Amino acid sequence: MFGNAGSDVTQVQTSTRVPAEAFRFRTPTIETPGIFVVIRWVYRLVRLVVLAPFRFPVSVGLIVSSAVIGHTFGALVLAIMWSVADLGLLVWWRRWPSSFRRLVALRVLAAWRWLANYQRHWQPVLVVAGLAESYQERQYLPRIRSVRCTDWADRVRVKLVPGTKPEDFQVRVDQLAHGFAAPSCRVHVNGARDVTLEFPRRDTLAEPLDALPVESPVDLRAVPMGLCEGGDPWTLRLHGTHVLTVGVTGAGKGSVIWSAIRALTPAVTDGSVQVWAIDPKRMELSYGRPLFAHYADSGESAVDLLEQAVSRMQERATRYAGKQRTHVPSAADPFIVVVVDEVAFLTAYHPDRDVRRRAENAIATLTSQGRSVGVSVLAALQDPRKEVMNLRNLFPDKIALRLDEASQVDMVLGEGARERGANAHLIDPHLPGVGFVKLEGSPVPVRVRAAFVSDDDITAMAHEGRGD
Ligand SMILES: Nc1ncnc2c1ncn2[C@@H]1O[C@H](COP(=O)(O)OP(=O)(O)OP(=O)(O)O)[C@@H](O)[C@H]1O
Repeated sequence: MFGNAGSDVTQVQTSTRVPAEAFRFRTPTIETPGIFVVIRWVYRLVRLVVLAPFRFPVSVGLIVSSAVIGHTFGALVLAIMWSVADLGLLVWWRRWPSSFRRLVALRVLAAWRWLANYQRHWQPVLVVAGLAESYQERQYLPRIRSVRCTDWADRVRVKLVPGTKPEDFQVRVDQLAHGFAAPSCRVHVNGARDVTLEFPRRDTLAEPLDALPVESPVDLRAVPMGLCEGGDPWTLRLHGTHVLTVGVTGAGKGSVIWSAIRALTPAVTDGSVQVWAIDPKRMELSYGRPLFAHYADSGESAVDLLEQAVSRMQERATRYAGKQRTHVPSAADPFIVVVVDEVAFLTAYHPDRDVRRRAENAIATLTSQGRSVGVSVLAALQDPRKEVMNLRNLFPDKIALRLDEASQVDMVLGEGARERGANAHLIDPHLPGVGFVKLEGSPVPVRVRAAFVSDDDITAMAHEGRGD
């Protein structure tokens, strides 16, 4: 049984000395006496029971009152009371669905999501993602303060472990999104040691948006463009800034440009705004030609247009010098928006070096000096790399539609944008017009969708802009 003459296995006598065997030091294991384990469990149970009425007042109230009624009046009375309550909820849901949703459905959903998703997976996800801290062999986890549900997302408010920072979460949004089975995750900082993790449950931007109604008078600091993921309108500032929209071919740059032009139509009609358009592809902007004060579709004419805008800008600057510090749009001094579709055609792809140089100089002059005298540039670009467009930093506001590579996200939206959840390289190709922007006052990029302005809409706008 033990010996096997034919076997290849070498049997080593236990008494044989193993040469050069290394010493191994093991940390001594001291087993916790069972009584301490039991005490800890009892303590946890008591704490849960004592804190439950404060943490879940409605649920605890319902359970306790049901038990009291059932015990005092019997099961039949309890069943009748519950049926009446259910009927009341049904009537509430049918008659006042939005208040029912806000006050009942979303709260119940939040409790369920807290229990079934976040509380259940919190420790493993955070430990594996590297968000648990260890100190003197104890593990410290950030704590869930609350879970709230909106129509489209779960908002998990978290108390950070002292000594950690919100960026620790921001750089792990991918792990958190996958860990809690959400399509994405964004981190909002509320205050000291207080962050909110936003996990979308569905894509509110999945359906295309029709062209938005045109508002008059036009607010040049908040031009309606489309919708933010959270349901708020997406507005874009045009006066006093320059905007660069970047996206691969078919990403929907046209819808961004046309949504902006559409919103300007009443001001174009009354003469307080002029749109100067450069359309190298001759497909995108030519449809709305009557709306434009100037239009160019070749390299030379585009450069002439840009240099004319520079002269107009400089003339204004000379006139304003010492008298006026800001521009107020009027028919005499209209706000000029220079729209450039595929700006790289002028700055990188045009075969004539002189055209490229002049275009680059003119765009650099307009973007660096035009803000305060009422000249803005709204440009579209496919490839954001420096070799193609080294002027992108002169555009204070940028929009990242679908991009080719992850590395391009930070090129467009600034360092750290991708870490904060702006996954523009992962935008579904079937969602043109979807992109990420940074709104004023917040470093967290917001997912948006531009409204789609159809050819018919453009024709109608062109009639209106011409005053037909
Ligand atoms: N906001 C939008 N909503 C729905 N569909 C859109 C939207 N924007 C664009 N599309 C659709 O996607 C197609 C491509 O859009 P668009 O031409 O604007 O892309 P682009 O980024 O300008 O591409 P290119 O650089 O090749 O011109 C359009 O023909 C249109 O059908």
